[in-house]
Amino acid sequence: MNYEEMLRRELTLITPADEGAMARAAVYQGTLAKPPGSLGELENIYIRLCGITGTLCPGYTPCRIIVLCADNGVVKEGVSVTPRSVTAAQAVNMTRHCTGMSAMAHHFGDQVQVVDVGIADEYHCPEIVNRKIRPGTRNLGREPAMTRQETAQAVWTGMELARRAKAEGVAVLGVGEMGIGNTTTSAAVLAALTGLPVEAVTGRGGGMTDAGFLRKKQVITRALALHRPDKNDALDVLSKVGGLDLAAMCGVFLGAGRYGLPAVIDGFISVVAALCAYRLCPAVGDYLFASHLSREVGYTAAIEELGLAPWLHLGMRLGEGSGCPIAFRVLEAACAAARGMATFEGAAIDDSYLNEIRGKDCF
Ligand SMILES: Cc1cc2ncn([C@H]3O[C@H](COP(=O)(O)O)[C@@H](O)[C@H]3O)c2cc1C
Ligand SMILES: O=C(O)c1cccnc1
Repeated sequence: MNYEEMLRRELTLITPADEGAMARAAVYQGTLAKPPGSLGELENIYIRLCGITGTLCPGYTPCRIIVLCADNGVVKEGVSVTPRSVTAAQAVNMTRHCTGMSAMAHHFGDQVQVVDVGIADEYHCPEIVNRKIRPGTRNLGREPAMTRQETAQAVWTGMELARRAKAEGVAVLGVGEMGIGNTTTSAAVLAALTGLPVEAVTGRGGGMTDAGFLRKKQVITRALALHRPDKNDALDVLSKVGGLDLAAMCGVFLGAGRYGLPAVIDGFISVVAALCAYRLCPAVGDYLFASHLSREVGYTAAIEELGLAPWLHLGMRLGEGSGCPIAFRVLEAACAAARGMATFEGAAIDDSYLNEIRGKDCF
């Protein structure tokens, strides 16, 4: 199968959000009994959800976090203090609701789908969905992480997971990951896509000594010089300095656009995957929602490239999809307010007093 050809065909089918539905939603927001714009970002969220779903009554449940798990060959370069085995261990733990993300998701009743797209170590856990493309990537410090075909297959796999979510009645997606070494791949991909200096986009990930941090930046710098990824070709960038987790996450975001589902971005790795999706198909930007501001250096540059701003400033830097269960509640709040509030008319409030200030800088 030529995954890239299949992928390219799907990308042509992704359309921007419905402008008409968004215009109607904005008018409706204006009729609600509140000072115009006083629900701030919640109003914009509701309007965008209407544009994605083409209705003034968008669904917000069930929510599903798709967690793409894979190992990264670059850990051989000593870019993470954490041993590779933690990828498999945490993936299993996610199915038992005892990681940061999965404990919150379980508490709130959100679905968690843990998917193996490239875990290197053995494990036994039937709850993990097996979509392994290969057991970990090659060491990008020495050779391209993946072939182009493997990369396209991983992206395709992510799109398929989004398609399945839609078919199973999921209303909102979250995109998480588990993959030791993936803050290195994410920083490399972000530097390649934006041309920003490695220094500006590389953080300490899951924790790193000063010496290890220096080595991490050197490995990324060397890999970019060695492979010369084409910044205008996100598949090239992902295949040379990315990972199976990143590529499959990118595919889930693309699938959200393709199948009309809102998709919540988590932290640093998730936002870099979203940026790859956006570069492959800018229309997908309409389907993306930021959740929290990751403390990992580089997050801000990536979210700004997407033209989004994170809602929550909680000092988090965990990954896994941990921002998603919290962000789902924000989406729900936006819908609840729009659905439940009375209009000026229904609340018996004459809104003609607003004529004096409407459209002016009075708020
Ligand atoms: C126990 C543990 C749980 C985690 N859950 C997410 N990550 C996070 O850390 C990893 C990336 O960091 P680096 O690039 O430094 O390896 C990813 O798996 C990410 O999800 C974790 C990391 C650890 C150690
Ligand atoms: O923001 C993230 O996603 C993140 C940051 C550090 C380590 N792992 C993940």
